[in-house]
Amino acid sequence: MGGSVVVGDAASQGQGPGQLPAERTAPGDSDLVRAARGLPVARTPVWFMRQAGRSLPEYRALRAGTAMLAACQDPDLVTEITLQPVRRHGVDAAILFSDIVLPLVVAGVDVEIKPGVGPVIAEPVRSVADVDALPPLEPDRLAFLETAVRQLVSELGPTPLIGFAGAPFTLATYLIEGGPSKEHARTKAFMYAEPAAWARLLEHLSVSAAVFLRAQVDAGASAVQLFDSWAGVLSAADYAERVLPYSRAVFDGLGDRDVPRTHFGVGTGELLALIGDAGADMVGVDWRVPLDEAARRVGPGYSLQGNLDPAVLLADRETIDREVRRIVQQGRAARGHVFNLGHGVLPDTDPGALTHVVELVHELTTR
Ligand SMILES: Cc1c2[nH]c(c1CCC(=O)O)Cc1[nH]c(c(CCC(=O)O)c1C)Cc1[nH]c(c(CCC(=O)O)c1C)Cc1[nH]c(c(CCC(=O)O)c1C)C2
Repeated sequence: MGGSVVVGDAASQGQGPGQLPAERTAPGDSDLVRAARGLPVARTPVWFMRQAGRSLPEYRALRAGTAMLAACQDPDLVTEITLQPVRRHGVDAAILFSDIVLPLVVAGVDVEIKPGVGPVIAEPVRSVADVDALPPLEPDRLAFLETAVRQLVSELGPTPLIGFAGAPFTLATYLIEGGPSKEHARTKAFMYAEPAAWARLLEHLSVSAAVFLRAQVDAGASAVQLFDSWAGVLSAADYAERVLPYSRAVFDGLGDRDVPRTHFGVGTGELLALIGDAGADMVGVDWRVPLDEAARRVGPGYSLQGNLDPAVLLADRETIDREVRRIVQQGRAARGHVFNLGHGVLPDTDPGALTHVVELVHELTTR
């Protein structure tokens, strides 16, 4: 039955529906990790991109008076905010409360996250000299991150913690544009006009992403996700030649660390055959491509994560339930399926809708 099959020996051990087999107490043997590797699971695991923050009132209360990037560097705040959605929704994984620009900030780049806007770079990268002036990320500046991850792993028990980083291309869009953008035209212009500087920039960003991921895994994260959110603006040919090698370098930088690797981007329908090729175990898919079709495009060696349209959570329960059922069904075409949204939780989302989706996915997939 595709990826969502019962653990072979669970029934013979007499466990009831909804119960995890007794021996499954290590995060490294959780349903999330197993599904990402295409191994049998007790039920389809669920988590939500941007589950921490955004729609939770307890998050807004805790964050009041603390700037986003300061919060990301406070181990106790990071721990508490990361745990909030796990407690409230019963999701099958925590994702570290951080941001893709944090490695830049820690390295000393002048970045601010403006409320309602997103990351803004004081001095955008526009030349070879700007690329060469970027400070490297020194691993010894990540002690706060290691403390947060250790605290989290001890609080989370059997629930896995997902570590993450922004992929070189998506980070490059912020550095070059100076902030969020829709078309990423300056980024593409730089990529075409300055191929040598582009290569140096993406190389620099792949090294810092790998440093950032290694710190999280070495402190105890059980899985990693590389967010190349905006890669979907590229043609397959440009992606393959000018971006993919640097994302692959990030995964390669994990060496033999034994954690499953997820690679995600938005609007990547035309890139799906390439995205897994960067060294992923699981490919994250947005809502535009049904998971059975996505399974054909990525090929047999990958699990899939996704792909409920976050906007569906703003609709009525009947619509939500219909879409969840469809995605659970289509996800069976993949060797393993982790239920998620096709992109991050929208700020207006009713937290109750998220809890409901977790319960429904578990109910539909528990054998
Ligand atoms: C809560 C939050 C975050 N980042 C930002 C916020 C809002 C700021 C606030 O609350 O003040 C600014 C913040 N940071 C960013 C944006 C997007 C801006 C844009 O549209 O370009 C915003 C508003 C940049 C960013 N940041 C991130 C991505 C990749 C995922 C995606 O595509 O959504 C990207 C592109 C990753 C990210 N960012 C964050 C997480 C936390 C863990 C989680 O619950 O998932 C993660 C995984 C946390």
